[in-house]
Amino acid sequence: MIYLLEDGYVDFVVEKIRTKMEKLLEEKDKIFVILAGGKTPLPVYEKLAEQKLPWDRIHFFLSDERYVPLDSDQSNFRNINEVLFSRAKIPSSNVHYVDTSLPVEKACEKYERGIRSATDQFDLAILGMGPDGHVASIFDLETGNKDGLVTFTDPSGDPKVPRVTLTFRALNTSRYVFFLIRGKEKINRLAEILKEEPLPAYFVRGKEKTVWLVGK
Ligand SMILES: O=C(O)[C@H](O)[C@@H](O)[C@H](O)[C@H](O)COP(=O)(O)O
Repeated sequence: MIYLLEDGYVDFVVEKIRTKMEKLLEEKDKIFVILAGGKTPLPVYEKLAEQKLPWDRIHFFLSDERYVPLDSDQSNFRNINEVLFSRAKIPSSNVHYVDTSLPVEKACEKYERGIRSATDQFDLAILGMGPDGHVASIFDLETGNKDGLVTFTDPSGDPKVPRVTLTFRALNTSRYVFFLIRGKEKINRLAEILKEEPLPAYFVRGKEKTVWLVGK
C-alpha cells in the first residue's frame, strides 16, 4: 500500500502509527516496535511522543545504530531518545539500544541477545530508506543476508561510520512494515523497487502488510 502525501505528512504518519499501535495493543499485552534512525522520522517521533498511548506496553528497538558514542549527535539512540523516549517517559526497560561502548562484535551479540530474550517477532517496523535504496544500515545484500539478527558494517552511509544493523532475517519477522520516505530521490528509488530492482529496501516486507508513507 502506498500513500502519497502532498502536505500534512507528519500528522498523517503519526495518525497511521498511533492507530496501528492501538489496534495491535487490542490483540496483545505487549507490542514490539522497530524504529529507524536518520532524520526523516524525527518530527514524527516528536509528535508521537505527545499521543496518549500505554507506553509501558510498547517495547522499542532500533533498526540500526551508528557505531559512535551514545552521546554523539550522530547516535540514533541519542536523537530518538531526545524526541521520543525521554519525552513520552518510556520506561528504560522498554528501550533496546545498541551498546556502542562495547567492541562492535560484542555490541552486536548483546543487542541480539536482548532481542531474542524479548521476542521472536516484531509487530511493527517503522523504517526509512536512503536515497541509494539502503534500509536500516543494510547498504549491500551480503550484509542484509548475514546469519543471525544483528550484524555490523564497515564505515558506510552518511555519516560514514561503522554501523550495527538488524539483518533481513530480523526485519522480516515484522508483521507490519511502514516505510517513511520523503523527497524526489527516494521516490525514484521506490519506483525502481516497484519494478523489482534488487535494492536493499526491496527485500524488506511486512508479513501482513507493507505500507509506504511517501511525502514531498
Ligand atoms: O542510521 C541511519 O542512517 C538509518 O536508520 C537509515 O537507514 C535511514 O533510515 C536512512 O538513511 C534515511 O535517513 P534520512 O531519514 O536521514 O534520510
